[in-house]
Amino acid sequence: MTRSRLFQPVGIGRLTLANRIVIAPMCQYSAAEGHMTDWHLIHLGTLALSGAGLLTIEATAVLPEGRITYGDVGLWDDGTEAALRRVLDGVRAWSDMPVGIQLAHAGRKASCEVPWKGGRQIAPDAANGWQTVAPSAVAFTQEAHAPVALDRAGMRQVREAFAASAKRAARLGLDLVQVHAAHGYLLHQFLSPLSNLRDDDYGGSLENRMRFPLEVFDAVRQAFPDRPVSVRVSGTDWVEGGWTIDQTVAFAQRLKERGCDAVHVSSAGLSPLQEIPVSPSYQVPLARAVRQQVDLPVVAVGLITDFDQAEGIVATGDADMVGLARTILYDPRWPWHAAAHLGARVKAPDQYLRCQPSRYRDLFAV
Ligand SMILES: Cc1cc2nc3c(=O)[nH]c(=O)nc-3n(C[C@H](O)[C@H](O)[C@H](O)COP(=O)(O)O)c2cc1C
Repeated sequence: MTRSRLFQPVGIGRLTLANRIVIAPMCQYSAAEGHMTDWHLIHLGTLALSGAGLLTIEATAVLPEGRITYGDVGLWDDGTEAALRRVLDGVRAWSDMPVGIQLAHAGRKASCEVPWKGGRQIAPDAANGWQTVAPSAVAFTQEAHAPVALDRAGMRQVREAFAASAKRAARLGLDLVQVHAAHGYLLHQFLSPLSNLRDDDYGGSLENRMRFPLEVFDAVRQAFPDRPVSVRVSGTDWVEGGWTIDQTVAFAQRLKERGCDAVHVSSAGLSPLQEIPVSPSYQVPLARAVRQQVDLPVVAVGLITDFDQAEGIVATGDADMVGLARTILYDPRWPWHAAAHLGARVKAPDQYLRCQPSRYRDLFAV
């Protein structure tokens, strides 16, 4: 029996993960009008054989205008649901890894070209561009779109869209829904005093800025009743006068009271003025602060690349789980290699078990 904490099971609500390695959501910008494509089958299928404890599907737009780019995945109608089902059926036929989905709305950071073309926003009057929305008519940068401030009817539409997508996620049998309230997208725009300048019940005090994200959470929680709902938060804006870790802790506490099952602590994305001290584990202190003050399972993420580093994060209690993004793109067998390094075992597909040379068999839980 391994002493590795990383390879011990962990609970998120009623869901039990076989280990504490979580695959973070990663946009692939490869959807066609919101529909998943064969790329998603190959990409998610590869990750579903990795031995991680949970696979999280990329930021999935709840409305077409909530997409970052034209190539974002959506879950807003029967067609996008059917495309997602086709991919999920393929993945689930060969893997029993739990699969979650991140539901998102990009707000003022929507309507962009694909990142490898520079990520510039596409003007509403150009082909494939659309009008963006936000809590206030405050652009991300001087060159960026001028968003329209959401009125109450617009906010209701967004909230109902989150709920409708969550209902579709339940129908698809997804194991977890993650609400995207990080990285400067719409819900984070409501949270941060830098992007939320409203003078109604939804702006000003912390209580008011949290109101809409919490209402969206409640709607998702209600639409996805039997399985876990988590929230991804930015632990700081890394800018003077922006969203802070203390506010993140207060938000996480409120989420817990409303039935949230886990918090995934990332950071930034709200302001172009951010100064981020990027280094290995640089966001772990944010996760630790939430975990120490709020009784919820916490995921830490960001430049976690090394097996002992990951083991240390969960063994010391800084976080309950580690999230991997670029790390697992680079090495989709990272959990296997971590298990070998830490003297633990991972689940491998029967097909690989049957044909592995015997020296590898000991690695796998049969
Ligand atoms: C290609 C790519 C796409 C991403 N897409 C998303 C996304 O859809 N939703 C999200 O919350 N974060 C997204 N992220 C951020 C990652 O989930 C993660 O927080 C970040 O990359 C840090 O982890 P890493 O150092 O292991 O890459 C993305 C990152 C990459 C590299």
